[in-house]
Amino acid sequence: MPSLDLTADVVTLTQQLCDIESVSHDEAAIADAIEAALTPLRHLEVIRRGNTVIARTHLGREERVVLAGHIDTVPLTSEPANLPVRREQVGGVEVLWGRGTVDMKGGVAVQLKAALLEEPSRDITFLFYEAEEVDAIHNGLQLLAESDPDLLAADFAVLLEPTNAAVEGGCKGTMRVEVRLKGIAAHSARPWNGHNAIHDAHEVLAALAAHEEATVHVDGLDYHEALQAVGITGGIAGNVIPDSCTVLINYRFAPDKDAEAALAYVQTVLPGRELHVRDLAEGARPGLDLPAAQAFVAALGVPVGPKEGWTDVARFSTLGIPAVNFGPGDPNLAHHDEERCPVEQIVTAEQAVLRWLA
Ligand SMILES: N[C@@H](CCC[C@H](NC(=O)CCC(=O)O)C(=O)O)C(=O)O
Repeated sequence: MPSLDLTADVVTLTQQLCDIESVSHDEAAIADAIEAALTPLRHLEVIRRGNTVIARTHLGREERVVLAGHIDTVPLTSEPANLPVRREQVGGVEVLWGRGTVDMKGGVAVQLKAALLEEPSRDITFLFYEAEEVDAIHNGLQLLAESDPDLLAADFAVLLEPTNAAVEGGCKGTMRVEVRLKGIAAHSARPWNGHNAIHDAHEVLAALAAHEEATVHVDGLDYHEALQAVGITGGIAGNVIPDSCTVLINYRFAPDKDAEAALAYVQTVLPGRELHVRDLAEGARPGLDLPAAQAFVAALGVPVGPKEGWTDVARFSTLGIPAVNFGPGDPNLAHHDEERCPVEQIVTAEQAVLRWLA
Protein backbone atom coordinates (compact mmCIF):
# COMPACT_ATOMS: atom_id res chain seq x y z
CA MET A 1 0.00 0.00 0.00
CA PRO A 2 1.47 3.42 -0.91
CA SER A 3 2.22 5.56 2.10
CA LEU A 4 2.60 9.25 2.87
CA ASP A 5 5.23 10.81 5.11
CA LEU A 6 3.65 13.84 6.77
CA THR A 7 7.01 14.84 8.23
CA ALA A 8 8.42 15.35 4.72
CA ASP A 9 8.48 18.90 3.36
CA VAL A 10 5.32 20.05 1.57
CA VAL A 11 6.83 19.70 -1.92
CA THR A 12 7.96 16.12 -1.31
CA LEU A 13 4.55 15.38 0.15
CA THR A 14 2.90 16.80 -2.98
CA GLN A 15 5.08 14.52 -5.08
CA GLN A 16 4.11 11.50 -2.96
CA LEU A 17 0.42 12.37 -3.35
CA CYS A 18 0.70 12.84 -7.12
CA ASP A 19 2.47 9.52 -7.56
CA ILE A 20 -0.54 7.73 -6.08
CA GLU A 21 -2.62 7.67 -9.24
CA SER A 22 -6.18 8.74 -8.41
CA VAL A 23 -8.20 9.46 -11.53
CA SER A 24 -11.85 10.04 -10.57
CA HIS A 25 -13.62 6.83 -9.41
CA ASP A 26 -10.25 5.26 -8.54
CA GLU A 27 -9.39 7.02 -5.27
CA ALA A 28 -9.27 4.06 -2.85
CA ALA A 29 -5.44 3.91 -2.67
CA ILE A 30 -4.95 7.61 -2.00
CA ALA A 31 -7.84 7.71 0.50
CA ASP A 32 -6.29 4.71 2.30
CA ALA A 33 -2.91 6.47 2.42
CA ILE A 34 -4.41 9.71 3.76
CA GLU A 35 -6.47 7.86 6.36
CA ALA A 36 -3.42 5.83 7.46
CA ALA A 37 -1.28 8.98 7.76
CA LEU A 38 -3.87 10.89 9.81
CA THR A 39 -5.14 8.16 12.12
CA PRO A 40 -2.07 8.18 14.45
CA LEU A 41 -2.52 11.93 15.10
CA ARG A 42 -4.17 11.93 18.51
CA HIS A 43 -5.54 15.48 18.26
CA LEU A 44 -7.72 14.46 15.29
CA GLU A 45 -10.93 12.46 14.97
CA VAL A 46 -10.68 10.61 11.65
CA ILE A 47 -13.78 9.41 9.81
CA ARG A 48 -14.09 7.60 6.47
CA ARG A 49 -17.07 7.67 4.11
CA GLY A 50 -16.47 5.84 0.83
CA ASN A 51 -13.24 7.31 -0.47
CA THR A 52 -13.69 10.57 1.41
CA VAL A 53 -11.63 11.12 4.56
CA ILE A 54 -12.69 13.60 7.22
CA ALA A 55 -10.45 14.67 10.11
CA ARG A 56 -11.50 17.12 12.84
CA THR A 57 -10.06 18.81 15.88
CA HIS A 58 -12.27 19.26 18.95
CA LEU A 59 -10.45 21.99 20.88
CA GLY A 60 -13.50 24.02 21.90
CA ARG A 61 -12.40 27.05 19.84
CA GLU A 62 -14.91 29.82 19.08
CA GLU A 63 -14.62 29.30 15.35
CA ARG A 64 -14.55 26.19 13.15
CA VAL A 65 -13.06 26.35 9.67
CA VAL A 66 -13.09 23.78 6.89
CA LEU A 67 -10.00 23.11 4.77
CA ALA A 68 -11.24 21.08 1.81
CA GLY A 69 -9.61 19.50 -1.20
CA HIS A 70 -10.52 16.80 -3.68
CA ILE A 71 -8.18 13.85 -4.08
CA ASP A 72 -9.13 12.84 -7.63
CA THR A 73 -7.58 14.05 -10.87
CA VAL A 74 -8.61 14.18 -14.49
CA PRO A 75 -7.27 11.29 -16.64
CA LEU A 76 -3.56 10.89 -17.34
CA THR A 77 -1.92 11.57 -20.68
CA SER A 78 0.43 9.09 -22.31
CA GLU A 79 2.26 11.50 -24.63
CA PRO A 80 3.81 13.11 -22.65
CA ALA A 81 3.37 10.69 -19.71
CA ASN A 82 2.42 12.90 -16.78
CA LEU A 83 3.03 10.35 -13.99
CA PRO A 84 5.25 9.82 -12.10
CA VAL A 85 5.76 13.53 -11.48
CA ARG A 86 9.18 15.04 -12.00
CA ARG A 87 10.98 17.80 -10.15
CA GLU A 88 12.74 19.86 -12.80
CA GLN A 89 13.66 23.31 -14.11
CA VAL A 90 11.30 24.96 -16.61
CA GLY A 91 12.43 28.37 -17.83
CA GLY A 92 14.71 28.77 -14.83
CA VAL A 93 11.93 27.94 -12.36
CA GLU A 94 11.95 24.76 -10.28
CA VAL A 95 8.63 22.96 -10.79
CA LEU A 96 6.83 19.76 -9.97
CA TRP A 97 5.68 18.54 -13.37
CA GLY A 98 2.83 16.10 -13.87
CA ARG A 99 -0.81 15.22 -13.26
CA GLY A 100 -2.25 16.59 -10.05
CA THR A 101 0.56 19.05 -9.30
CA VAL A 102 -1.86 21.93 -9.95
CA ASP A 103 -5.30 20.37 -9.58
CA MET A 104 -4.93 19.84 -6.73
CA LYS A 105 -2.46 17.72 -4.81
CA GLY A 106 -0.32 20.73 -3.85
CA GLY A 107 -3.40 22.01 -2.00
CA VAL A 108 -3.99 18.58 -0.45
CA ALA A 109 -0.36 18.53 0.75
CA VAL A 110 -0.93 21.94 2.40
CA GLN A 111 -4.03 20.50 4.13
CA LEU A 112 -2.02 17.54 5.40
CA LYS A 113 0.75 19.76 6.76
CA ALA A 114 -1.88 21.89 8.53
CA ALA A 115 -3.34 18.70 10.03
CA LEU A 116 -0.11 18.33 12.03
CA LEU A 117 -0.90 21.50 14.01
CA GLU A 118 -1.86 20.34 17.50
CA GLU A 119 -2.96 23.76 18.78
CA PRO A 120 -4.47 25.69 15.85
CA SER A 121 -6.19 29.00 16.60
CA ARG A 122 -9.49 27.64 15.24
CA ASP A 123 -11.08 24.22 15.27
CA ILE A 124 -10.51 22.67 11.86
CA THR A 125 -12.41 20.15 9.77
CA PHE A 126 -10.23 18.68 7.03
CA LEU A 127 -12.13 17.22 4.08
CA PHE A 128 -10.25 15.05 1.56
CA TYR A 129 -12.94 14.04 -0.89
CA GLU A 130 -13.49 11.89 -3.93
CA ALA A 131 -14.90 12.44 -7.42
CA GLU A 132 -14.93 16.21 -7.83
CA GLU A 133 -13.82 16.23 -11.46
CA VAL A 134 -16.85 14.34 -12.73
CA ASP A 135 -20.65 14.65 -12.88
CA ALA A 136 -22.00 16.29 -9.72
CA ILE A 137 -23.90 13.17 -8.55
CA HIS A 138 -20.58 11.46 -7.72
CA ASN A 139 -19.00 14.37 -5.81
CA GLY A 140 -17.77 13.22 -2.36
CA LEU A 141 -18.93 16.41 -0.65
CA GLN A 142 -22.35 16.06 -2.24
CA LEU A 143 -22.55 12.52 -0.82
CA LEU A 144 -21.35 13.75 2.57
CA ALA A 145 -23.91 16.56 2.58
CA GLU A 146 -26.58 13.89 2.09
CA SER A 147 -25.27 11.30 4.59
CA ASP A 148 -23.64 13.42 7.34
CA PRO A 149 -24.46 17.12 6.87
CA ASP A 150 -23.09 17.92 10.35
CA LEU A 151 -19.58 17.07 9.10
CA LEU A 152 -19.71 20.10 6.81
CA ALA A 153 -20.73 22.53 9.56
CA ALA A 154 -18.30 25.47 9.86
CA ASP A 155 -18.05 29.24 10.10
CA PHE A 156 -15.80 29.54 7.07
CA ALA A 157 -14.37 27.24 4.39
CA VAL A 158 -11.22 27.35 2.30
CA LEU A 159 -11.06 25.22 -0.84
CA LEU A 160 -7.39 24.53 -1.56
CA GLU A 161 -8.02 24.65 -5.31
CA PRO A 162 -5.33 26.16 -7.55
CA THR A 163 -5.32 29.96 -7.45
CA ASN A 164 -1.65 30.87 -7.95
CA ALA A 165 -1.62 31.42 -4.16
CA ALA A 166 -4.05 34.34 -4.49
CA VAL A 167 -7.66 34.31 -3.32
CA GLU A 168 -10.22 33.46 -6.01
CA GLY A 169 -13.80 34.33 -5.12
CA GLY A 170 -16.95 32.41 -6.02
CA CYS A 171 -17.00 30.23 -9.12
CA LYS A 172 -18.79 29.92 -12.42
CA GLY A 173 -21.59 27.41 -12.81
CA THR A 174 -21.26 24.47 -15.18
CA MET A 175 -23.95 22.75 -17.20
CA ARG A 176 -23.64 19.94 -19.74
CA VAL A 177 -26.44 19.63 -22.25
CA GLU A 178 -26.95 17.25 -25.12
CA VAL A 179 -28.49 18.04 -28.50
CA ARG A 180 -29.75 14.74 -29.94
CA LEU A 181 -30.12 14.73 -33.73
CA LYS A 182 -32.22 12.10 -35.47
CA GLY A 183 -31.73 10.72 -38.99
CA ILE A 184 -32.64 7.62 -40.98
CA ALA A 185 -30.26 4.68 -41.31
CA ALA A 186 -29.45 3.36 -44.78
CA HIS A 187 -26.64 1.72 -46.75
CA SER A 188 -23.87 4.29 -47.26
CA ALA A 189 -23.70 3.24 -50.94
CA ARG A 190 -27.31 4.44 -51.29
CA PRO A 191 -27.53 7.45 -48.92
CA TRP A 192 -30.62 8.75 -50.72
CA ASN A 193 -32.59 6.09 -48.83
CA GLY A 194 -31.66 7.65 -45.47
CA HIS A 195 -30.89 10.89 -43.69
CA ASN A 196 -27.46 11.59 -42.20
CA ALA A 197 -27.77 12.78 -38.57
CA ILE A 198 -24.03 13.58 -38.29
CA HIS A 199 -24.31 16.00 -41.23
CA ASP A 200 -27.05 17.84 -39.33
CA ALA A 201 -24.63 18.53 -36.47
CA HIS A 202 -22.93 21.22 -38.57
CA GLU A 203 -25.77 23.68 -37.84
CA VAL A 204 -25.36 23.20 -34.09
CA LEU A 205 -21.57 23.48 -34.33
CA ALA A 206 -21.78 26.58 -36.54
CA ALA A 207 -24.06 28.31 -34.02
CA LEU A 208 -21.64 27.49 -31.19
CA ALA A 209 -18.59 28.59 -33.17
CA ALA A 210 -20.25 31.90 -34.10
CA HIS A 211 -21.44 32.59 -30.56
CA GLU A 212 -19.58 35.37 -28.73
CA GLU A 213 -18.82 34.46 -25.14
CA ALA A 214 -19.66 37.14 -22.60
CA THR A 215 -17.65 38.58 -19.73
CA VAL A 216 -19.96 39.23 -16.78
CA HIS A 217 -19.14 41.58 -13.93
CA VAL A 218 -20.40 40.16 -10.60
CA ASP A 219 -19.80 41.95 -7.30
CA GLY A 220 -16.53 43.47 -8.47
CA LEU A 221 -15.08 40.48 -10.35
CA ASP A 222 -15.14 39.58 -14.07
CA TYR A 223 -16.21 36.04 -14.96
CA HIS A 224 -15.58 34.86 -18.54
CA GLU A 225 -18.41 32.68 -19.78
CA ALA A 226 -17.78 29.78 -22.17
CA LEU A 227 -20.14 27.78 -24.38
CA GLN A 228 -18.30 24.97 -26.09
CA ALA A 229 -18.98 21.64 -27.79
CA VAL A 230 -17.02 19.08 -25.76
CA GLY A 231 -18.12 15.83 -27.39
CA ILE A 232 -19.83 14.36 -30.43
CA THR A 233 -21.02 10.80 -30.92
CA GLY A 234 -22.81 8.98 -33.71
CA GLY A 235 -22.53 6.23 -36.26
CA ILE A 236 -22.66 2.46 -35.85
CA ALA A 237 -20.56 1.20 -38.78
CA GLY A 238 -18.40 2.40 -41.62
CA ASN A 239 -21.04 1.54 -44.21
CA VAL A 240 -24.22 2.78 -42.50
CA ILE A 241 -25.69 6.28 -42.75
CA PRO A 242 -25.94 7.33 -39.07
CA ASP A 243 -29.48 7.68 -37.76
CA SER A 244 -28.41 9.55 -34.62
CA CYS A 245 -25.80 12.03 -33.51
CA THR A 246 -25.39 13.65 -30.10
CA VAL A 247 -23.51 16.89 -29.56
CA LEU A 248 -22.42 17.42 -25.95
CA ILE A 249 -22.13 21.05 -24.93
CA ASN A 250 -20.59 22.54 -21.78
CA TYR A 251 -21.82 25.97 -20.67
CA ARG A 252 -19.75 27.76 -18.01
CA PHE A 253 -21.97 30.54 -16.74
CA ALA A 254 -21.29 33.55 -14.52
CA PRO A 255 -22.60 33.31 -10.95
CA ASP A 256 -25.27 35.95 -11.54
CA LYS A 257 -27.26 33.20 -13.31
CA ASP A 258 -29.07 30.25 -11.76
CA ALA A 259 -29.62 26.98 -13.60
CA GLU A 260 -32.89 28.11 -15.17
CA ALA A 261 -31.36 31.31 -16.55
CA ALA A 262 -28.35 29.36 -17.83
CA LEU A 263 -30.52 26.87 -19.70
CA ALA A 264 -32.67 29.68 -21.11
CA TYR A 265 -29.51 31.34 -22.39
CA VAL A 266 -28.29 28.19 -24.20
CA GLN A 267 -31.73 27.95 -25.77
CA THR A 268 -31.32 31.45 -27.24
CA VAL A 269 -28.11 30.30 -28.95
CA LEU A 270 -29.78 27.11 -30.24
CA PRO A 271 -33.39 28.17 -30.89
CA GLY A 272 -35.84 25.34 -31.51
CA ARG A 273 -33.41 22.63 -30.39
CA GLU A 274 -34.48 20.25 -27.64
CA LEU A 275 -31.83 20.47 -24.89
CA HIS A 276 -31.25 17.54 -22.53
CA VAL A 277 -29.46 18.53 -19.30
CA ARG A 278 -26.94 15.82 -18.38
CA ASP A 279 -25.12 17.48 -15.51
CA LEU A 280 -25.48 20.71 -13.66
CA ALA A 281 -23.75 22.57 -10.84
CA GLU A 282 -24.64 26.19 -10.15
CA GLY A 283 -21.87 28.67 -9.40
CA ALA A 284 -21.34 30.96 -6.42
CA ARG A 285 -21.10 34.73 -6.14
CA PRO A 286 -17.70 35.90 -4.84
CA GLY A 287 -18.90 36.69 -1.31
CA LEU A 288 -15.69 38.62 -0.63
CA ASP A 289 -17.67 41.29 1.24
CA LEU A 290 -18.52 38.75 3.99
CA PRO A 291 -16.54 39.40 7.21
CA ALA A 292 -15.00 35.91 7.33
CA ALA A 293 -13.74 36.19 3.75
CA GLN A 294 -12.48 39.73 4.32
CA ALA A 295 -10.59 38.60 7.41
CA PHE A 296 -8.98 35.75 5.47
CA VAL A 297 -7.90 38.02 2.60
CA ALA A 298 -6.54 40.59 5.07
CA ALA A 299 -4.67 37.94 7.08
CA LEU A 300 -3.00 36.53 3.97
CA GLY A 301 -2.45 39.89 2.26
CA VAL A 302 -2.82 38.41 -1.23
CA PRO A 303 -4.60 39.71 -4.37
CA VAL A 304 -8.15 38.57 -5.22
CA GLY A 305 -9.66 37.48 -8.52
CA PRO A 306 -12.51 35.34 -9.92
CA LYS A 307 -12.55 31.51 -9.95
CA GLU A 308 -13.26 30.55 -13.54
CA GLY A 309 -13.57 26.80 -12.91
CA TRP A 310 -16.33 25.25 -10.81
CA THR A 311 -15.42 24.42 -7.21
CA ASP A 312 -17.17 23.32 -4.04
CA VAL A 313 -17.18 26.95 -2.87
CA ALA A 314 -20.61 26.73 -4.50
CA ARG A 315 -21.69 23.98 -2.12
CA PHE A 316 -20.60 25.91 0.96
CA SER A 317 -22.29 29.07 -0.33
CA THR A 318 -25.53 27.11 -0.71
CA LEU A 319 -25.12 25.92 2.88
CA GLY A 320 -24.71 29.56 3.98
CA ILE A 321 -21.02 29.05 4.85
CA PRO A 322 -18.70 31.77 3.49
CA ALA A 323 -16.01 30.15 1.37
CA VAL A 324 -13.05 31.09 -0.82
CA ASN A 325 -10.54 29.34 -3.06
CA PHE A 326 -6.87 29.54 -2.11
CA GLY A 327 -4.10 27.16 -3.15
CA PRO A 328 -0.89 26.62 -5.07
CA GLY A 329 -0.76 26.19 -8.85
CA ASP A 330 -1.75 28.20 -11.89
CA PRO A 331 -5.38 27.35 -12.77
CA ASN A 332 -4.51 27.97 -16.44
CA LEU A 333 -2.42 24.79 -16.25
CA ALA A 334 -5.15 22.69 -14.57
CA HIS A 335 -6.19 19.71 -16.78
CA HIS A 336 -3.36 20.68 -19.17
CA ASP A 337 -0.94 18.13 -20.66
CA GLU A 338 1.86 20.39 -19.37
CA GLU A 339 0.40 20.60 -15.82
CA ARG A 340 3.18 21.80 -13.49
CA CYS A 341 3.53 23.89 -10.36
CA PRO A 342 6.45 26.01 -9.12
CA VAL A 343 7.70 24.37 -5.93
CA GLU A 344 8.11 27.77 -4.32
CA GLN A 345 4.38 28.41 -4.67
CA ILE A 346 3.49 25.24 -2.77
CA VAL A 347 5.75 26.42 0.08
CA THR A 348 4.25 29.94 -0.03
CA ALA A 349 0.72 28.55 0.20
CA GLU A 350 1.68 26.27 3.08
CA GLN A 351 3.29 29.15 4.99
CA ALA A 352 0.24 31.40 4.46
CA VAL A 353 -2.19 28.76 5.72
CA LEU A 354 -0.01 27.87 8.73
CA ARG A 355 0.36 31.60 9.59
CA TRP A 356 -3.41 32.02 9.44
CA LEU A 357 -4.01 29.02 11.69
CA ALA A 358 -1.21 29.79 14.14
N1 LIG B 1 -19.33 18.58 -11.63
C1 LIG B 1 -18.42 19.50 -12.31
C2 LIG B 1 -17.13 19.54 -11.59
C3 LIG B 1 -16.02 20.21 -12.35
C4 LIG B 1 -14.91 20.67 -11.49
C5 LIG B 1 -13.73 21.29 -12.19
N2 LIG B 1 -13.09 22.21 -11.30
C6 LIG B 1 -11.85 22.69 -11.54
O1 LIG B 1 -11.19 22.32 -12.48
C7 LIG B 1 -11.30 23.72 -10.56
C8 LIG B 1 -9.97 24.27 -10.92
C9 LIG B 1 -10.05 25.53 -11.73
O2 LIG B 1 -10.39 25.46 -12.90
O3 LIG B 1 -9.83 26.60 -11.25
C10 LIG B 1 -14.17 22.04 -13.44
O4 LIG B 1 -14.45 23.25 -13.40
O5 LIG B 1 -14.22 21.40 -14.51
C11 LIG B 1 -18.21 19.02 -13.73
O6 LIG B 1 -18.12 17.82 -13.94
O7 LIG B 1 -18.15 19.84 -14.62
